Amino acid sequence: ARQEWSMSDFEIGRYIGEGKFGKVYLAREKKSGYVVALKVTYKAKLEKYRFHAHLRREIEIQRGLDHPNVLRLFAWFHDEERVVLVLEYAARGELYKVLRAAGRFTERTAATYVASLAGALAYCHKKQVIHRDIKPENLLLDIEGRLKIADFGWAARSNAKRHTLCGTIDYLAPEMIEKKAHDHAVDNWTLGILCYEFLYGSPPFEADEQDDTLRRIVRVDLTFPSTPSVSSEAKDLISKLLVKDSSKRLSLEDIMKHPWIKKNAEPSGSCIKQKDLGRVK
Ligand SMILES: CC[C@@H](NC(=O)c1cc2[nH]nc(NC(=O)c3ccc(N4CCN(C)CC4)cc3)c2s1)c1ccccc1
Repeated sequence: ARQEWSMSDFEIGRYIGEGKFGKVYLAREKKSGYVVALKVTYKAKLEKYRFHAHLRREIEIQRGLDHPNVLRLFAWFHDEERVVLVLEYAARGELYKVLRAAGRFTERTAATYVASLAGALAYCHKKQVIHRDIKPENLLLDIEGRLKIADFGWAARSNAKRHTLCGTIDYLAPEMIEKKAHDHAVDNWTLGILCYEFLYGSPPFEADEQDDTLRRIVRVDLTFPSTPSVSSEAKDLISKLLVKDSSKRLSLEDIMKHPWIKKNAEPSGSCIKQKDLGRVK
């Protein structure tokens, strides 16, 4: 039977992050000593924002997923005032902070993360799940520097319709902006955006005004700066993902077979140098 967990089963550690509807704490399960991340959402907040369905969907979607590049949801529980998700702990934190600190990634690191994402998304799509909100803020790194997709709050079963454009618009596919029915190919588009951002340090359609970004997206106004110098294979992959007609985007399987990925991606999914392994501040 499902073990009934409660807060008293855990030693609560430091606060490690937060999103719109919850805070994440480092915690250790007392009996096993297992370190986890507890994502705590206050019910009062759920009431206020009519958020139950959203959280319920996050739980049932993430609970059914088991993939090395998808952050595990081990369990969940609630008490009078909170709903708590017991999540896998990703000890190297948010990928976007590592990207900002590094400025941009090497082709080896970028290809490794794109391959990990393609593998995770292929797995999700096979389970009829579209994440729909893949962006650096939702990507975490575990102790070995392996990528983990987190926060399935906006995930949905395939061919769902979500019409609220929320958060950063840089990653939105044209069909999302034009409010057409969207399928899992939106995640393929986003993979193209992320690959570009990993290599150049910022997303391809960035502009000062939101309207300009939206215009550049729907026009697929893609340009490759001359610096930093990026291989033509990488540009080839990006150009085959940032395609307006979603049916013409490279499939996740074809991404995994692309020459740039074959040549550069680390099979282990980890790119950190051995010397860094022991050092997690
Ligand atoms: C992705 C957003 C989502 N987050 C989760 O679900 C999250 C689940 C989960 N598991 N492990 C995490 N780890 C961290 O957040 C973390 C952050 C910084 C760290 N370091 C700082 C830099 N230092 C050099 C290394 C250690 C280490 C771990 C997170 S976040 C979310 C959504 C809604 C509300 C709250 C959180």
